[in-house]
Amino acid sequence: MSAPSPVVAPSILAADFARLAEEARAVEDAADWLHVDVMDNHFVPNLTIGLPVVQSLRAATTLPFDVHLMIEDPRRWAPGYADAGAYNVTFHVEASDNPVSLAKDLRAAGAKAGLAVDRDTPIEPYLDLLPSFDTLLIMTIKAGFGGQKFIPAMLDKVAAARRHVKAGHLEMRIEVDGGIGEDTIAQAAAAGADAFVAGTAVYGAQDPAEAVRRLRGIAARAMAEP
Ligand SMILES: O=C(CO)[C@@H](O)[C@H](O)COP(=O)(O)O
Ligand SMILES: [Fe+2]
Repeated sequence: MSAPSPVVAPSILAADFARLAEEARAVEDAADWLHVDVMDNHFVPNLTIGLPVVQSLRAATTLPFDVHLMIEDPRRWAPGYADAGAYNVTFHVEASDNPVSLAKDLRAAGAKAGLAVDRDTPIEPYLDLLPSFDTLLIMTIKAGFGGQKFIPAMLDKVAAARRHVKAGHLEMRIEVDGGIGEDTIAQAAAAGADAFVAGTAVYGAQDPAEAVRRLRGIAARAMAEP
């Protein structure tokens, strides 16, 4: 069976927030998803955008939204993002007391459900939850800020998740987020990731669309290797 094609999701955290619509459209023809980081200054010590901005931005681009909620009390807010038309809504396992129930609600609201695992959280206790989810987001930095350095040790979690997904014949994406660029994406793909968030590497580039294409090319080659 041939390897699935990689998903590349530029993170608008690294874009110009005064021109979000334009910045989203700049990658529209090249990207698979648009990654939207929602932070509440409680779960992480940073504050970004919330539901009203996501609702407005939804009308500005055709790209599927990959919403990454770095917030406390995701049960209160996550379904609103599904109702706003997000393709995938990811919340953190560290912030949720009943992740499976929230995943069900997100799916019922028409979105894919994503589970995120931060830098200091082991993956093993949560592997059995994966059948309830469509995406697993493994942080390759500490959640909260863009522009941080990729942590190679996180790839052990990616590999463990990939083994579990393979053994269970689960249909889901394993996504990595943080410090992904031309120098790190191949390692992440080789470890078993098949969806790649990139903020600085895309919006810090002269030509963001070209940066996305290059990242996808590198990931696809690494994923195709036996
Ligand atoms: O969730 C986060 C940060 O917490 C990310 O999505 C960052 O936006 C990734 O940015 P880069 O590390 O690619 O600059
Ligand atoms: Fe993110």
